[in-house]
Amino acid sequence: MADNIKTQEQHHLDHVIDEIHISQKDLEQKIKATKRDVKDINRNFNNDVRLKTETYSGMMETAMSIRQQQQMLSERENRQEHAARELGTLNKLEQNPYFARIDFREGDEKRDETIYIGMASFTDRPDHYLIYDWRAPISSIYYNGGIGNVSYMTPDGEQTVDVKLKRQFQIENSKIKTVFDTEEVVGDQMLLDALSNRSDTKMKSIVTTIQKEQNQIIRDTDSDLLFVQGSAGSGKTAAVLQRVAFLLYQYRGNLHSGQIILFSPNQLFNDYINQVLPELGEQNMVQMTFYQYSSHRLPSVQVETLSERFTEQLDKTAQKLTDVKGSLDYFRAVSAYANHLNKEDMRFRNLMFNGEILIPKEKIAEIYYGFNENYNLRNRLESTKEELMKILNRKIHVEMRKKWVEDAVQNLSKEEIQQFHAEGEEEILNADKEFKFLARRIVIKSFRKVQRQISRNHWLSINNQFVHMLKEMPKILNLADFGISNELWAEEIKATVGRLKKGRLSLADASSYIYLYDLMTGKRGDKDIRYLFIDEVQDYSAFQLAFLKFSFPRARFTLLGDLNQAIFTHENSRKLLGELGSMFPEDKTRVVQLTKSYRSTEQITNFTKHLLTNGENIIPFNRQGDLPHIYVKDGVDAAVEQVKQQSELNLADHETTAIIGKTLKECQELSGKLAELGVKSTLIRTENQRLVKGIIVVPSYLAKGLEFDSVIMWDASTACYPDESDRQLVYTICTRAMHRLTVVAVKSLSPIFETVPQDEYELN
Ligand SMILES: Nc1ncnc2c1ncn2[C@@H]1O[C@H](COP(=O)(O)OP(=O)(O)OP(=O)(O)O)[C@@H](O)[C@H]1O
Repeated sequence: MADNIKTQEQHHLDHVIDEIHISQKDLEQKIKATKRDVKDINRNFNNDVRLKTETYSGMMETAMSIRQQQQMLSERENRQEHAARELGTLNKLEQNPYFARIDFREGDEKRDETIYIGMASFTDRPDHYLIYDWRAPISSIYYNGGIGNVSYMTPDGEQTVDVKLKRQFQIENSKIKTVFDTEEVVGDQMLLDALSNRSDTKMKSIVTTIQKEQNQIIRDTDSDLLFVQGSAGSGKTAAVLQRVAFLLYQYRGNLHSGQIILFSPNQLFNDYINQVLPELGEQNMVQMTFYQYSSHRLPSVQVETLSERFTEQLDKTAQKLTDVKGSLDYFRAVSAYANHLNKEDMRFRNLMFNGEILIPKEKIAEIYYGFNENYNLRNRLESTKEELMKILNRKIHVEMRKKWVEDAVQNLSKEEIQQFHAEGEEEILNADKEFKFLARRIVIKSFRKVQRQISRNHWLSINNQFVHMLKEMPKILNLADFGISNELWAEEIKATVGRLKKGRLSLADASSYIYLYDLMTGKRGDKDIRYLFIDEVQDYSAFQLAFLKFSFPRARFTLLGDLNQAIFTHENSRKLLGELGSMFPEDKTRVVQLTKSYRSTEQITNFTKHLLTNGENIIPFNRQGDLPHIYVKDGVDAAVEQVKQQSELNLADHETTAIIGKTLKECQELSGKLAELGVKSTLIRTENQRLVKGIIVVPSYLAKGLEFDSVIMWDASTACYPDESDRQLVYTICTRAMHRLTVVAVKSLSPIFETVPQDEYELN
C-alpha cells in the first residue's frame, strides 16, 4: 500500500481521535457537573426541608418535597449513568476507533460516500457519523460483498449500493499498523491473522472478520426458528454471540439482556464465553444449562448430572427407553394425558391438620370435578383453591371449640395476648368475648400452614400423578413403535418409582415431570424471555425442545448444532430437524448451513473430517500446520511418557494444551501419573471449575464447545473406544485442536481411526 495512503489515513485517524478527545472532555465535564448537582440537591434538601410531621398538611408537604428531591436525584443519576456509559465507549474507541472504510455510491447520487466502521457509533455533531457501529444497517455492506453491487437490509427493505473501495485497517494504540484494500468479502489475510492467534481461556469477539454466511445468522430478524447447522469450528458460537450483541443494538430500548437466554452445554463453557459481550460493550444474557434449569424448577429432587449421564453406559434396551421419553410423540402423549385430567384421574392428597385429616381427598376431588366441563385445568385449580380456602375459614368455628384450643388460650403469656390484640385491634368487652377472640386467633395462626399448603398446591400429588401417567402411557402411546414391550415398560416404571422414592430423577424424566406439573397447575411459561438460544442442540431431545418452547412461549429460537457431534442422542439427532420443523411455522423457519471450519489448521480439519462417515461437507480454512501425530505405545507407562514429552513440547511453544480423556476416571488416573513424573497439570473435575493456562486434563463431555492450541487425546485405544458408538465423541475431542493434534493410545488404536487415510497423519 502506497505510503501516502497510509499517511492520509493516519491524518484522518488523528482527526477522529481529536474529536473523540473533545467528546471525552465534554462528557467528563457533564459527569462532574451532575455530581456537583447531586451534592447540591442533597445539601439544599437538608437545609431547606424541615420535617413537619405534626399536622396532616405538614406531613403532605414533607412527603411532596421528599418526592421532588428523589425525582431530581434519579434524573441526575440517569444522566450520569448515561454519560458514564458513553464515556466508557469512547475510551474503548480511542485506542482503536475503526477497522474498515467503505466508499460507495447510492442510487442516482452524484458523489461517493465514505464510511468508517468500528465497534460503536461516534458522531461529532448530530447525524454526522465519523464512525458507524458494526451493527448499523449500512455496515452490512462490509460483510456482505466485495467491490461492485452489494445489497443490505434497511428498515425500509433491501437496498443496493455500488461499492468502490473496501479498505481494512489494523490500528493499535491510535496508530495505523497496516492498511490494505481488498476486493473480497472479508479478506482472507485478515481472517488468517485472526485465526493464527493463540487460544485463550476466554473466547474473543470476531467483529472485524465476520463471514457472509455468519452475517446472515447475526442479522436475522424474521425467523421464529433459526437453525444453524455447522461443522465443528465453523463459528456457530462466535456468530451467535455477535447475534446477541446485534439484537441488543437493533432493539435497544425495547430489549434488554435479561430477556435473552442461552442454554449452553456446561458451566465451563459459560465461563469460556462470558467476555465476548462485555468486549462488545453489551451485558451478558442469562446463561444456564438444561440441568440447571431442571434443578431450579425441582428444588427437592436430585436431577441426574452431566457426568452421571455421560458415564452411565446405555445398553440397547436403556437407549430405547431414553429414546421414547425424548420423543415428540411422548411430549404429545403427556399433553393428552394432562388434558384427560380435566375429566378424571387427578390424584389428590388429604389436607392434614394436627395429624388428622382436615379436608379429605375425596372431598377435594368432588370440588375439583364439580365445576362444569368448560373449565380448563388452570381454572379448575384456581376455583378449587378458592373453595378450599372457604372451607378452611368455615372450619375455624368448629376448631375453636376443641379442647386443645381452650388449653392453648389458658397457656398464653401476657405478651402473646398483647401481641394478638395488637394484630387484631379488637376492643375487649367481656371474658367470653375475650376467650372467643383469642381462640379464633390461635386457630387462624395454626391454620396458616394449611393455607400455605392450599395455595402451593400441596393437595395435588405430583409424584402419584407422574407414576399414574407412566402406567397409562401404553394406552396413549404405541410403545411397540419404539421397540418397547409392556413388560419392559412395567420394569422401567418400577425403576423410576425406586429413583423417585430416593428423591432422584433422570434428566429425561425430569423434563416430563415438570411439564406434567406445569400442565396440571396451568402454568403458562415465562413470557418475558424474547430470544432463546441453544448451543449444541444435537444433545437435546425433541421432548426437551418442545418443553422449552412451551416454557418460553414468546421467545424466538436460535438453535446451533452439529449433528456430527451428538454425544448423547447419537443417531436420533438426525431426526431432530424434522421434528423441529413440526413445532414452528414453516414460513418462519430458516435453516442455515455453515460448512467452512475456521478453528483448526487444514491438516487437522482434513484428519477430523475423515473421522466422520459423512463428513464430505466440511471445507477446511487454508491455514497450514503439522499433520496430526498418532502414537501407539506398548504399555501405559510408555504412553504416559509420550503425553509428558508432548505436553512439555507444546508448553515450550507457549501453547495451552488440553489432554482430553473419555471420562473423569481416565483423566484422574492420567493426571496422577503425570504428577508422579513431575508434570504440572490442572485436572478439570467439574464444570464449576475455571479454565486455566498451561496443561489441563479434561473429560470429553466438559470439553464440548471449547478450543485449545493443542490437544492430546488420551487414551485412543480399542479398550476405551471399542466400536462405532463413540465415533461422534472422538470427532468432538479431536476437533477441539486449533494448531496441533496428538493422539496417544495404549496397545492398539481404536478402529474408529481406520476411516482416516494414512497420508493424513504421522504414525509413530
Ligand atoms: N469470522 C470469523 N473470524 C474470526 N474467527 C472466527 C470466525 N468464525 C469463527 N472463528 C473462530 O473459529 C473458532 C471456532 O468458532 P466457534 O467456537 O464459534 O465454532 P463452533 O461452530 O461453535 O464449534 P463447535 O461446534 O466445534 O464447538 C473460534 O476461535 C472462533 O473465534
